[in-house]
Amino acid sequence: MGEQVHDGHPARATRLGPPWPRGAARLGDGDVLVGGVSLTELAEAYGTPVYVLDEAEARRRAAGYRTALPDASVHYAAKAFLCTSFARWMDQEGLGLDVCSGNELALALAVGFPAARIILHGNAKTESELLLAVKHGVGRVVLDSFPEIAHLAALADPARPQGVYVRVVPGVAAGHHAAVRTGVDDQQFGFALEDGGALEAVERVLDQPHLRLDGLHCHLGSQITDIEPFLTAVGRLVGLLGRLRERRGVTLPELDLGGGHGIAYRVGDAELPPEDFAAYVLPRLRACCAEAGIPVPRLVLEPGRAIVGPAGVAVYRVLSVKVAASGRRFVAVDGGMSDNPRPALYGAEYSVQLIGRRSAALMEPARVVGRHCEAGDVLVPDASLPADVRPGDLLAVPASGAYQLSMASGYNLVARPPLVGVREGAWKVLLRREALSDILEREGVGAAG
Ligand SMILES: Cc1ncc(COP(=O)(O)O)c(C=O)c1O
Ligand SMILES: N[C@@H](CCCC[NH3+])C(=O)O
Repeated sequence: MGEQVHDGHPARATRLGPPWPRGAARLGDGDVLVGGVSLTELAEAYGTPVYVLDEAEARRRAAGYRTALPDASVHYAAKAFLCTSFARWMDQEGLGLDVCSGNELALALAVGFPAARIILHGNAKTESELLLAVKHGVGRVVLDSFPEIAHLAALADPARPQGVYVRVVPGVAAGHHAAVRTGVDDQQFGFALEDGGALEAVERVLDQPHLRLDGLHCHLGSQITDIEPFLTAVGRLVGLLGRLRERRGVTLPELDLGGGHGIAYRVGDAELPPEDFAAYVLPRLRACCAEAGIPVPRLVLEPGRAIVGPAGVAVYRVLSVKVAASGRRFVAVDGGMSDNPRPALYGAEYSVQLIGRRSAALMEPARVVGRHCEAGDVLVPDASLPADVRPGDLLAVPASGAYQLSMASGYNLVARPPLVGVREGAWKVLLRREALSDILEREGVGAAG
């Protein structure tokens, strides 16, 4: 781990609230500390763009779920971001893991993540992914199609029935963009309640002796800031549990409501904290179960963004500033849609700050754009930055921990950025920057010079 004693001006330090990680502070010289480490120093040491991950913030958020919901089973959704260190942190915090590919599963197993606490998802799992899950004793496989029920049953070990959930589409629309709303019909995930598909799937699973049906699952969508859709989903899923009890006399012990809990990307944005699940979802679950005359299943949750999103900060360097004929000021940085495709994909909104120096200039509108060869490579369309922002300046984007590095691409062969973990004034490179040799190696070609 690198270490640092920062000699800024603590007396003039200002605490930064959400969307920054807890404890982040702006020093008198304009530098920002995250996890007690200077972002400017990390940018100097590792180049830009550089992603910074505050370990304490991620652990605090994971632990927050356990405290708010001590009887629930909480599985971190690895799709939001995964590396071996992060898998270890989640294990140490007592969370399970939700994975949705063979490689996510293999990475978790490689660091000894207990297979029994892993849930495998996917609307199109390969045979080798199912086999890997069965072989290592993955706790639950979430069944997503009729052929998969028979397929997994055939692969399962007769001596050790495979735990499964059936993914149900409850007909609830929620989430920040149509592309992430999976709780409604006419998308590729799960079995609909509406046309009886979910009931049929459950019946088929119950007829498979090598599968053990542990519960129902649903995932409504992502970046949901309102608890109401979850309450509606609880009512509908408990309705199905009640019918199952009547028809087949079965009682399912678990109910997985997926993830999707929203976070703040800008000052003042709403969040959906775990305390809201304790305050509203648990009582609704109890009430619905009482009405249906069934025992209350254990609540299972799969938050991804809400754990890792606020723990990440992206730091870029300004490469050019230009005023277009339209009069708009474009501030171009050395990253863009290759490390953060969310604005281009979903119109996602972020905040951005000049760091590393103080500016007395007036704040003026600016469009922060990336370096890729398309006009849609916009990171923050309507930012406000000092009028004197210039090439060489550093810009920081908080709330960058989720669905950025995990969705990063190699567009324009721009190397994927490094990730530096910070904690209590010390830091460690968790992922190094992608090198040209990594790119050439895939072709079996050595790097020149
Ligand atoms: C099945 C499932 N579970 C959990 C998640 C995690 O979602 P989020 O990161 O929004 O909490 C997702 C992605 O939205 C998902 O598809
Ligand atoms: N990538 C999406 C979230 C997808 C969630 C996966 N089910 C986003 O950034 O909002």
